[in-house]
Amino acid sequence: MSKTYSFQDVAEHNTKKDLFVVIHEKVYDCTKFVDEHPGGEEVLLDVAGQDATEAFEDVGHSDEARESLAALIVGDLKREAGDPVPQVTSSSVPSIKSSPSSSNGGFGLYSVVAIGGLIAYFAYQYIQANAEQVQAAAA
Ligand code: HEM
Repeated sequence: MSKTYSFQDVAEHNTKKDLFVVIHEKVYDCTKFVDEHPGGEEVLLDVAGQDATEAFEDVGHSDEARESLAALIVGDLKREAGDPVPQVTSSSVPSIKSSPSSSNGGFGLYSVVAIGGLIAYFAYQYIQANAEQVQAAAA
């Protein structure tokens, strides 16, 4: 029977010489693997003693990488209330950004043109008035 770890148990194994991670509710001992990891030791140290599901999935590991997980498994995670929960879907699924409706976009464009036109008109008036003053002074 495989051992069951609480999140607290896993959190204690958070150094390079004793490195556990949680991926999909399973606990893996990566202590011996950390030096062999093709993605480098730094990324594993970043998630040492934590839930690495999101980080693991974000990389898009190959089937081969998933198979090598089997050799590292030490038990199951027993989640308790208050434990952090991985949010795998949030980062792998791009968020749908609402695009401005065509009427809004159109209105925005018209206002820019209208305001630009007004500014140009007043600037022209101002320059004309100045030019008249200069002429009047010169006369
Ligand atoms: C603990 C179990 C893990 C195993 C067994 C594992 C295994 C592997 C393997 C075999 C590769 C080579 C490429 C592939 O086959 O996909 C790889 C690459 C990589 N891994 Fe992991 N990995 C693990 C965890 C992690 C975690 C938690 C992260 C991120 C925090 C990570 C980040 C990376 C990165 C950045 C690469 C390099 C990808 C590239 O250069 O294209 N790995 N890993």
